[in-house]
Amino acid sequence: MSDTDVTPRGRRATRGLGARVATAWSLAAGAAPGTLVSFVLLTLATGALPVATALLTKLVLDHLVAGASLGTLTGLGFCLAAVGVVAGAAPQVSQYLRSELDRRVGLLMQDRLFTAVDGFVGLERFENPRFLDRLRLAQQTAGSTPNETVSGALGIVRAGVTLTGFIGSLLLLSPVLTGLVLVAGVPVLLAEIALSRRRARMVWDIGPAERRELFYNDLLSSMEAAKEVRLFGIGGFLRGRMLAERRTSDAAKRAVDRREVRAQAGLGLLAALVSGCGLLWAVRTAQSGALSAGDVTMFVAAVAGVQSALATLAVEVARTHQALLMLDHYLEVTTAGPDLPLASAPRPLPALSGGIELRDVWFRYSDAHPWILRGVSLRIPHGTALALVGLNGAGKSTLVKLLCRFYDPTSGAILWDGVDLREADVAAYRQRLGVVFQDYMHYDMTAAENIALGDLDALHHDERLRTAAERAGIHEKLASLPDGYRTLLSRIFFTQAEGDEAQSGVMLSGGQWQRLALARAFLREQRDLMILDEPSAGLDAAAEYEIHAALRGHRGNRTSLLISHRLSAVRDADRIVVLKDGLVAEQGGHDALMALDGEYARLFTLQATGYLTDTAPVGVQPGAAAP
Ligand SMILES: Nc1ncnc2c1ncn2[C@@H]1O[C@H](COP(=O)(O)OP(=O)(O)OP(=O)(O)O)[C@@H](O)[C@H]1O
Repeated sequence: MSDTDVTPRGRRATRGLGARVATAWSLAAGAAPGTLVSFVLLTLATGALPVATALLTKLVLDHLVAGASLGTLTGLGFCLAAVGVVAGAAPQVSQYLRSELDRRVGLLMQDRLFTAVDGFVGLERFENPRFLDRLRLAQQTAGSTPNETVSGALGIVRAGVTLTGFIGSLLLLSPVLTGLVLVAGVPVLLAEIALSRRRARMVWDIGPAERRELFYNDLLSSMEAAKEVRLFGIGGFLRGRMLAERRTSDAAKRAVDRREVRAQAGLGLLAALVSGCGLLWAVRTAQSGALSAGDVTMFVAAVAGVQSALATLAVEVARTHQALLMLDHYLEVTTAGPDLPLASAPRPLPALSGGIELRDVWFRYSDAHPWILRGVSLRIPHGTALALVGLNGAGKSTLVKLLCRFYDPTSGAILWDGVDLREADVAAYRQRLGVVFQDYMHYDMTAAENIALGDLDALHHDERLRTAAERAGIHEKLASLPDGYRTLLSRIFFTQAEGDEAQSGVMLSGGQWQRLALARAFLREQRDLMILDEPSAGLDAAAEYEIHAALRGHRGNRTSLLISHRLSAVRDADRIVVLKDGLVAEQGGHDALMALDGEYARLFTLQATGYLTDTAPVGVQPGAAAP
């Protein structure tokens, strides 16, 4: 994990303001150029409306007092009304354009964000809390930040146009007061910028609490957790924790809100003082005849206009500033670069012919974690079936993750026909693997999709899906479902069959899901290396026998790695490797290892005893116990 991934937002500005502004605008221009141009033009036009209204009002009043002709007055009144009509319609059109821009930019950014996330080839970033905080903020940001920036910038321009117009009018009446009003606006601007910085910092600080709140929220509303939550009666406990996290983030938000209220109240008082003085001056000057009634109206409108434009300007500057600070989270994720070193000129990886070698592999998940593998050296010759056994936590699944290149060895190397995995293209390498993970996925999709995810080319090839399902012993079950292979395997979504009443899908049993995961792997059986991490843990004894027979029968001369705690399932492997204390403790065929009378023989005998007697053998480790 690079340092940029974990640097708290606000401590270090990773990009210049100008670069962020340019990115925001180019995102908006790339997503919806036409909408952006319309939005910009309309916003600029509406900026001039208050000034036009004030000027026209002054003219009407002055012409009225001077006794102008009906035609002139009607013309002016007409213009005033027209400006009013435009002012009335502009907010709605502007709101629509803004929403449209939001949608289009949101879509583009979401696409780019998840393309970047999908591009992380390893797992480490998904285990880094700081990165996950950043990713969540990037997801939030993706919907709105460029538009906040665009609207903010336009708001600044619009406020600037209004301000310039009113300043012009005010300058004619009193340059001193104009300066005073403008100077009074400076603290507003500075305070708003400081507040926006504080708010962006607060959003980063409360990220972990908000993510924990979401976690408890999910536990309380997800199907997976519903059974335990109800059985153990822990709903109140989890709710309490969720609310505590919420209170923590609310407290931080409240503190910033209060600071904002205090600052704005003080600045409002200052503005009121300045405009009060100005009004007194205007009234006295009008009394002496130096100002007309129209001038006084114009003056009052101009002071209020300048102050409100200044306040708007400050708010828009702050909003844009905060949006740009938030954009950093998105940019950090989308420009984070690879999480594992990628070969600049990947070496081609032909089909396995020699074998896979782990050469003195040491591994720990991070510097803060203990060593899991401490110099594992192991060869898996092409065409052999290798079984990996060991107690819980011995590092078997870790070794599988290294073989999939989700992590790189901390030291040592994994070689595929002599090519270091780090020198090959990750995606091309993974094309050569078929894997059933211990914690395989249940996808809330149709049965066909659940299998086809193993190889999307098979999505519309029913025959391939059926063959894989038959081999995993799940075909008959899937065929008997209400909609066959097209049945939705979910109770959290409705099926989307056209013209039908919405119907909820069906659920499979644990063992049936496991067979489905196997079918997914069987779809990739032509791959060079088949890895099965506890493929039969959830199966009944008959099913387990059947699956292992199928695995043996279809293995051909392909290479396979099987992990299982049921030692009866691994005894037929060409070679059995016992992993212990991060090292290969023993290896060989079943008979040789039994003759060795070491760890394997001990575990095997324990399990065999468990099968043959009614009482469980003493000292059986949970991971080694027979079912
Ligand atoms: N993502 C991770 N981050 C940190 N430590 C981990 C991670 N995954 C596993 N570990 C640790 O690595 C050790 C080995 O875990 P691993 O899952 O490889 O064991 P295993 O041999 O597959 O165990 P089991 O038989 O229980 O499946 C364990 O002590 C575990 O706590």
